[in-house]
Amino acid sequence: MTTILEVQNICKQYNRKKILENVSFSIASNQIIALVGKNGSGKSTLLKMISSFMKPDSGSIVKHKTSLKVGYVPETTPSHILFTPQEYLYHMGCIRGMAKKQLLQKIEELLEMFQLKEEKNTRIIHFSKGMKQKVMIMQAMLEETDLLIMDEPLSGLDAKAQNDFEQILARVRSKGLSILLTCHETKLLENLVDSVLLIQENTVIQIKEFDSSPTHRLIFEIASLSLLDELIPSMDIQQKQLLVNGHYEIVTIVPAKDSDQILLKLLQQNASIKYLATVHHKKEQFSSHF
Ligand SMILES: Nc1ncnc2c1ncn2[C@@H]1O[C@H](COP(=O)(O)OP(=O)(O)OP(=O)(O)O)[C@@H](O)[C@H]1O
Repeated sequence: MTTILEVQNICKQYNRKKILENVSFSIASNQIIALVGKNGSGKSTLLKMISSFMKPDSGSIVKHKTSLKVGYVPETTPSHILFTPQEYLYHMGCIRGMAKKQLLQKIEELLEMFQLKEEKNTRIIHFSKGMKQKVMIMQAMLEETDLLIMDEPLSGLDAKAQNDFEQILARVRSKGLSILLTCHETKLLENLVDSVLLIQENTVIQIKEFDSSPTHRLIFEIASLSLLDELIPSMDIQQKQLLVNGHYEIVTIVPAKDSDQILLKLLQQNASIKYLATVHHKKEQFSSHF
């Protein structure tokens, strides 16, 4: 994973009221990140700064490539858009100075991707909330986009629209984009999100990071901890227990791709393997948090 954007020590106040203080984190390519926190904790403020609609009082937002393109999807959709999606997107593209041919081609691509081809001539005013939201995401993706910022994209969506939205997010990520969104619905988090950032006491802490690569839980018994020195860098040791026989029982998580090599080395150190199974990351880790 490559870092595409870094938030470095950002501070922000409104009327001398401290909202964010020394906020730092990074966004990697092809990741969905959820930003959570209480009402009024500063989520929208942070999204606006990353989208360059607002400046921090201090600190910086560093883009790791100069051409990094951030698309912003607002929380509310204008309620009375008299255009069809085709007309609206064309209009938005023209405002941004896109070439006509390229714009029309992109609109076709997006209508296909968001399954709105049949409705391309229906006025947006007649759309459901979920469909309006699709159009808002499409406008943010008109130009080549690396990072999509979405403020409360699930608010007001019914269960079916939420489910459709999950599929849209997965489709957007499969095109190589990263997504930073604010949300309250843990159901969505559980299914899709790679990383969760929490705003608490004016700062941001990372409460979960999911490595999508498969891992194994491995439990083994070994005579001495010093025999593990060479293996420790490739292990996430979760528990060590001294047994009555003077040996240690170790519970660890290891990358699945390294399992065979680790097992071989453990057997060479006369370790006894007690358990090995695949870890189903997302559900397992989330259940302990939400
Ligand atoms: N332009 C502004 N001027 C003064 N205060 C503001 C301004 N914008 C936001 N605030 C205040 O800053 C705090 C953070 O607001 P923000 O909208 O970023 O929070 P949030 O976490 O997105 O909230 P919510 O979950 O309710 O949408 C709130 O107390 C809000 O009232």
